[in-house]
Amino acid sequence: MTLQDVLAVFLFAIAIWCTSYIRKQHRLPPGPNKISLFRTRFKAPQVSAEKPLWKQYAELSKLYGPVVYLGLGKAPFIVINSAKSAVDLLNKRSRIYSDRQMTVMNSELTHRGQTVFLCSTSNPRLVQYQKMFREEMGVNSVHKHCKTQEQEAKSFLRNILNDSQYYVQHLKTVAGSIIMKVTYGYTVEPHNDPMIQLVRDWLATISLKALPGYWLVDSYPFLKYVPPWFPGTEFHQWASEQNTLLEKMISTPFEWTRRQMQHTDPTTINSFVASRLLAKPDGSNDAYDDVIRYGAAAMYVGGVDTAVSVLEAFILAMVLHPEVQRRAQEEIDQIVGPSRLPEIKDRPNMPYLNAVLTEVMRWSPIAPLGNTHRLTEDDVYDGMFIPAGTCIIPNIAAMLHDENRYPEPEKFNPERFLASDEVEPQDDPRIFIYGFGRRICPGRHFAESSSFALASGLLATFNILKAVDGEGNEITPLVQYENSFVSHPKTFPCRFVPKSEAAAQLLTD
Ligand code: HEM
Repeated sequence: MTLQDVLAVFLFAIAIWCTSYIRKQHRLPPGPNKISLFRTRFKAPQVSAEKPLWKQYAELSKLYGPVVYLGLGKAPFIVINSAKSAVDLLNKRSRIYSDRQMTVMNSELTHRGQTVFLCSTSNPRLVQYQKMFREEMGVNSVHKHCKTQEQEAKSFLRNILNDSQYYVQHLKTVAGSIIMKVTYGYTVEPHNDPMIQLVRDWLATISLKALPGYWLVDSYPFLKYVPPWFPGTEFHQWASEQNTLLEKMISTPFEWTRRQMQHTDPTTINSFVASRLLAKPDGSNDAYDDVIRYGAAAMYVGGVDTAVSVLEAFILAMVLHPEVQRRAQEEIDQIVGPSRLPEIKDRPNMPYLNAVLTEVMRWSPIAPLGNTHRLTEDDVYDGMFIPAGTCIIPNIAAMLHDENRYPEPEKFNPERFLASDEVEPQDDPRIFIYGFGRRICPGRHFAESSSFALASGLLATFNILKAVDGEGNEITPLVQYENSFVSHPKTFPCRFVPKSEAAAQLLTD
């Protein structure tokens, strides 16, 4: 044995000793001994139908503090319920808190691990995705999409004018149209669009079965070698369906754009996929196309449901708070005047409408539990030991309803974000709404301008009112949400009445 070998063994022993010393000195974060809240079939927390999961997690915080440990099997989970802890860990220590949980199902049996949302920090592709998104939707480039967002918003308003009963359907159509146009240059068909259907088919499979740890094979990896014909191996079938649907969703619109580029002057096709393909370096291989294909699909998956959720919550807030609606309409009338629709460039001149949209996203959290992060190295925080491999669930909704930060959190009150002589505005919730650290939502600037285009257009042209029943009584909607990953208010009826002849005329021009 050389001196170098001895030194290596010595350093290794010291490293082991240090780790076990740290473990002994610091305890794991506090948490319930037995998890009765969740059906722990394997190790992932499950969604309870009765109460939103974020509220259940927030209640745990009253007992255990802001960082709660859930000993749910081999991969421990912690839930972070306070903004301070989320910023301390997920933002300030982002280098080690930004991975995703790599399960056998995601990384070996399906290609889900290649999608942007589940891509590991150790996969070099993540950096390529992030660069691509920065170039396409970063703060300096996002304005190139404004025209598309405004045009599609106008079609949406026309649909509302013609048939407002199905406003949720119109919201889904416009959210899909904006993203498909920007991403692929593709114009969505008003009904039963085949490309949209492909995404819906795939999204329909994102149920509990997609949660890390749902399948036994995630806990016992050797099961992956059991042949598919063997009883009890439904996971093989699920994996194969996933791969088929994912491949169709990712490739079909991508190939459509590629075909368009062969038939048209490619430089006139103004879309994310076309511009990436045009910029393709000579000699690059299929891996380059793959980054574009998966990146493009992530724009749809990340951008459509969230946009629908914001607008549904906005409409609900307007129905419930006519005085807020009136004030925002007055601001729009003053800045824009009667002869045109609002444009995204008007946004900085409309502080009240901006405060309304900010409050919508605080009051009705869009992605209540964000996306789960994973810690890659042992860490100590506030005297607590957090082992490498821990999965971290940021309870964004709890942060947005923290009464110390946002007094009377259930109250819809845009004033909280407006400065006055007496009071400072409350914290901008965008520091948590879009997630954290290296994994912060790359579509956030795009989302802001889409929401503004749709919301300002609605208020410029319509009064959004309570529905009335057969006897002429107004129906006041309840503030209730579907219990899903992207949160949606439960569908409620309402009326969209054109503000004036002139306002309706703006939509027919
Ligand atoms: C109001 C609208 C939106 C909200 C509230 C929202 C929220 C979020 C949140 C909470 C995350 C998880 C971040 C984390 O892991 O910490 C996320 C990730 C992501 N979002 Fe958004 N998002 C919105 C709109 C969009 C749009 C319009 C796009 C694309 C056009 C988009 C694309 C993505 C992508 C690709 C990721 C994955 C990032 C990664 O894992 O590295 N999102 N978003």
